[in-house]
Amino acid sequence: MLFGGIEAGGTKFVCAVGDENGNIQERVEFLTRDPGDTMKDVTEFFSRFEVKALGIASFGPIDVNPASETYGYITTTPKTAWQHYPIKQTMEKALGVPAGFTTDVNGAALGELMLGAAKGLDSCLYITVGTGIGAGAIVKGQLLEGWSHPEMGHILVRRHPDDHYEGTCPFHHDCLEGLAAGPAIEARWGKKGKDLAGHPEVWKIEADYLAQALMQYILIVSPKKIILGGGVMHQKQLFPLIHQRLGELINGYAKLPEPLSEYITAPGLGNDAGITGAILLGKQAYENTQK
Ligand SMILES: Nc1ncnc2c1ncn2[C@@H]1O[C@H](COP(=O)(O)OP(=O)(O)OP(=O)(O)O)[C@@H](O)[C@H]1O
Ligand SMILES: [Zn+2]
Repeated sequence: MLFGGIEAGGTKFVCAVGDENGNIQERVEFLTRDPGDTMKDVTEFFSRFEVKALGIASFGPIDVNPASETYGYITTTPKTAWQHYPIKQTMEKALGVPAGFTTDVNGAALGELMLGAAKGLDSCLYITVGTGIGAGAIVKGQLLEGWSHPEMGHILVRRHPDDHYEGTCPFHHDCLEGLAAGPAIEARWGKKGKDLAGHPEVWKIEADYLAQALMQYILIVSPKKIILGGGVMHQKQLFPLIHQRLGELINGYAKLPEPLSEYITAPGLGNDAGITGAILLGKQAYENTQK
C-alpha cells in the first residue's frame, strides 16, 4: 500500500511516496514558486502513483484546528502568494484521497519518533534551528496541537550579558528566533554561521539561548528525546556546549535522562525526517477513514 508525503517548505517542496512503514520509494523536490505552478508539479508527481492517502507537513503558520473554517489552510505567511491558501483541500480534490495535515516540524517529530532517533519512544521534541526556529512535539504518541500548533521558536529568553544585538524577529525583536536563528547569527556577527565555525564566542552565546529554550521545553513538556536539526545545527560543536549549559541552568533541580549526549541529539533520519513523517501522516489519514 502506498502513501504520499509532502514536506512543504518556503524554499522547496519535497514530495515522496512510501509504504506503510514509512520507507521512501520515490522522492522529488520542486522549488517553491506561486501556489499554481508549485501545486501543478506536485499533483503531476503523485498522479503517477496509486496513493491511498497523503500527509502534508507544511511551513506556517497553518490552521490545524479541525473546528475552524480555515482548517487546512496556510494562513498569515509572509509569502504573500501563499496567504490563506487551502493546501489540504486542494490536494484532496486533485488526487481524490484524504490528506493529513500538520506543521513541518511536527512531521519531522513524527518521522523521528517512528523511524529515527526517538524510535521506540512515545514522546519527542523536534527543533529546527534554521532561517527560523520551530519545534514540533509528540506526547503520548499524539502530535501536540491544540487551539493551534505550538510556536516554540518565539518564546522569550534571558539576554546573554555579552549580547547587545537587538534581534531579528519583526514581532518580538529578541525572542528565541530573533536572537538565535541563522539570520540573527549573521546579523550579530556580520558573517554567515557557516563561516564562523572557528569563533567560540559565537557558539557560546548560541548554546546559551538554545539551552535556555530546551530547559523551558523540558520543564513544560517532559519529552523523552530531543532532536535538534536545521542548518545552524550543522555546527556540531553546539551539541556539547548545549549539554553543558543546560546542565548548569537546570542546576540539579530536575532529573534528566542521562547521558545528555543521547537525550539531545541530531536527527536519526538526517534530511528525511520531515518527508518520512509526512508519509506516515498520510498513513494515519488513511487509517482514520477506516475507523
Ligand atoms: N553549516 C552551517 N553553519 C551555521 N549556520 C548554517 C549552516 N548552514 C546553514 N546555516 C544557516 O541556517 C539557515 C538556513 O537554515 P536551513 O538550512 O535549515 O534552511 P531553511 O529550511 O530555510 O530553514 P527553516 O527550517 O527555518 O525553514 C541560514 O540562516 C544559514 O545561514
Ligand atoms: Zn518572535
